[in-house]
This record gives sequence, structure tokens and C-alpha cells, in this order.
Amino acid sequence: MSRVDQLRFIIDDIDKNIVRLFEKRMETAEKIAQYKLENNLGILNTSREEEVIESALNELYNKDYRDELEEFIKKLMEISRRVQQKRILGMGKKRIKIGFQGVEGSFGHQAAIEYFDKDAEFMEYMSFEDVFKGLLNGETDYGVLPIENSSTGSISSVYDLIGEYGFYIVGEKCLRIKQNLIGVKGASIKDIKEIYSHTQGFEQSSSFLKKHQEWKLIPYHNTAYSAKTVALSNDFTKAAIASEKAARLYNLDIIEKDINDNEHNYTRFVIISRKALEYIDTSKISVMFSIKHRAGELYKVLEGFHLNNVNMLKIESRPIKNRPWEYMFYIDFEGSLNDIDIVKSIEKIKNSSTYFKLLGNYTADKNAS
Ligand SMILES: O=C(O)C(=O)C[C@]1(C(=O)O)C=C[C@@H](O)C=C1
Repeated sequence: MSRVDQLRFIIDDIDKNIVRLFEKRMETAEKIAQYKLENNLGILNTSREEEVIESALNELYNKDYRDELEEFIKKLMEISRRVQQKRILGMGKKRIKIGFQGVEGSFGHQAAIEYFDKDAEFMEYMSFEDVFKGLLNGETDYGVLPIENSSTGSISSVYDLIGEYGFYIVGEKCLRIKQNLIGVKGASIKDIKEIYSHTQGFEQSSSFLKKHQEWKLIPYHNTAYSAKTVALSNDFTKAAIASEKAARLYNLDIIEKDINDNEHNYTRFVIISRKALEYIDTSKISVMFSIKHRAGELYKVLEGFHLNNVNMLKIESRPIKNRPWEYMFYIDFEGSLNDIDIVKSIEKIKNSSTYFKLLGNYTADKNAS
């Protein structure tokens, strides 16, 4: 072994000891963080840090290393404070709660899992409105709702609920939807008499269902819930239209795969919140507004998009309750509120409307346009 190798061998051994001591020190600092959190104390304690430096310097035999040791201990305490901060934030952070319509295995559940951290708590709701109610009374922090399907169009009840409850859109998730005919283990297509699914499941598979006019269609709240019902019935004559995941989850057989009319079948989900978020990295805006019942009013709004070179992505109109033949418009367009042309287009809408609300500025899902 060369001299340098011998010295490196010694260094390796010293480092091992340092690592062990470092771990011990950080673990102890975390325990102090716990104490500080419980006793409402700040992390930084300057007098204690001065004490620590002084006693370390007193331990030193070779005084030539004074400055270096001071630098080292200061750095160590800086790292220790960072670890403590992380620990305190982690302890203080509550698990976020996400509401979706349906049961485990539903497309809403899948969209929620893909959009949020898996550590979040996912809460099942029976109806779309129940998701809104859960958010309103603080049971959840966010709601995930389907707003549009690429084959069957807008989910109008969700638009109406957004208008009614006044929540904000803070994100979106676009899911590729594949519908399947699923039944109890061993069932075949000849056994089936009744089909359970969400109306969206029926609509998206209408060509397939036309070939089986003898089947009775029973609409349910949710595709995964239909799968669960079929599983519980253990009846060969009942089948569901739902995802492959739901089939797996409820131990059912896939009788016919991918029965949706269009191969490119996507559902866009919106993430709703009680509060609007800061506009960081945003690329899509949603607004709702109503206008005077007069010639050219909608044209004035749309002109703002053209003049400011803003790309409109979607327009939807929904009847306003108790005001026959008057409509609420919902428009999605590309852009960020940090962009002046966008702000000008929005001003134009505001000035031409009788009611206006900015629903949100969020990051577009790349599959949504
Ligand atoms: O003694 C404490 O209060 C600690 O939190 C430990 C520690 C350290 O790493 O030694 C960390 C941060 C404080 O500013 C002071 C000292």
C-alpha cells in the first residue's frame, strides 16, 4: 500500500465515524425540533449557537484549526436548523383531502390520484354536488370533477355547480378513458340481460350498445360503483360498463374490451378549490360571464380575443335559472394573467358583461387541447 493509500484508508475510517456522529447529531436536533414545536419556540437560538462554538473551540488541541473548526460547526448548525425546519413543516403539514365522485376504481379517483400526491387522502362522494358540499363545509381541500368528454361533450351539471357554488378552478387533468363490458367471473356475452353504468359510460359506448338492443340499461351514479354492484350481485345476467381497473378491483371478468365508440376518448377533470391560487407557471384561464340580451354583445367579447391574439379553447353556454332564455357563458383560453394581452382581453369581457367571474388561471394538461 502506498503512503497516500494508507492515509486515505485512515480518512475513510475517520469519515465513517463522522457520518455516525453526524446522524446522531441530526437525530438529536430533530428531537429538539419536536420540543420546540410543542413549546412554541423558534428554531434559531443564537446564544446556544455561540455556546456550542465556544465549547467546540475549547476542545481543540491544535489551535491552528480554530477558524476552520468555527466554520465547520457553524455550517453544521445551519444544516441542523434546515433539518429541524423540514421536520417541523412535516409535522405541521396535514394530509390534504381530495373529494371525488364515485368509489375506488372510478375515473374520478384515477384522475385525483394522478393529479395529487399519492399520500393525499381521497374521499368518495355519491354525487357531483356532494363533492361541492364537501368542499364548502371544509371536509376536503380540493374537489376533482369531470367537466368535458372528448366524444360526448360537456358535463353540464358540473358547469352549473361551478357557477352556483362560486369555487375556483386551480388545475386540470385529462384522462384517456377506455370503457369495458365487465361481468362476474365466467359470465359470457350471451348471459347478459342488464347493464349498469354511468350515463357517460352508456353514451361513450353507444355504437356497441346499439348491437344489443335487448339489454336493459340501468344508469348508476358512477361506473366503478356499477362494477361493485355487479360483483356483489354475483349474477351472470348483470354486467357493468367501467374501467379495467374497476374490473380488477372488484374481481370481475372483462367480457369485451375497449367498447367506447371513439378510440381517442378523453375526459377532462377540473380541480376545484375554495381559494384561487397564485399564478405561477400558468397557461390556461377559465372565466364565466353573462351579457345583455342584445345584438352583437357576444361578438364584442369575442373580438377582444381576436384583437389581442388570444387563443380561445372552449366556449360553453348554460341557461341561467329563473331568467328564461338568458345564458351564462364559460370560456377557456390560453394564457397567463402575467401577460398584458391576456389582461386586456379580460378587461374587454368585464366591460361587456353584466356579470363576470375569473374562475382560475392554472397549468393546462398537455392532453387537453
Ligand atoms: O440547541 C438547540 O436549540 C438546537 O436546536 C440545536 C442547534 C444545534 O444544531 O446545535 C440548532 C439550532 C439552534 O439555533 C441551536 C443549536
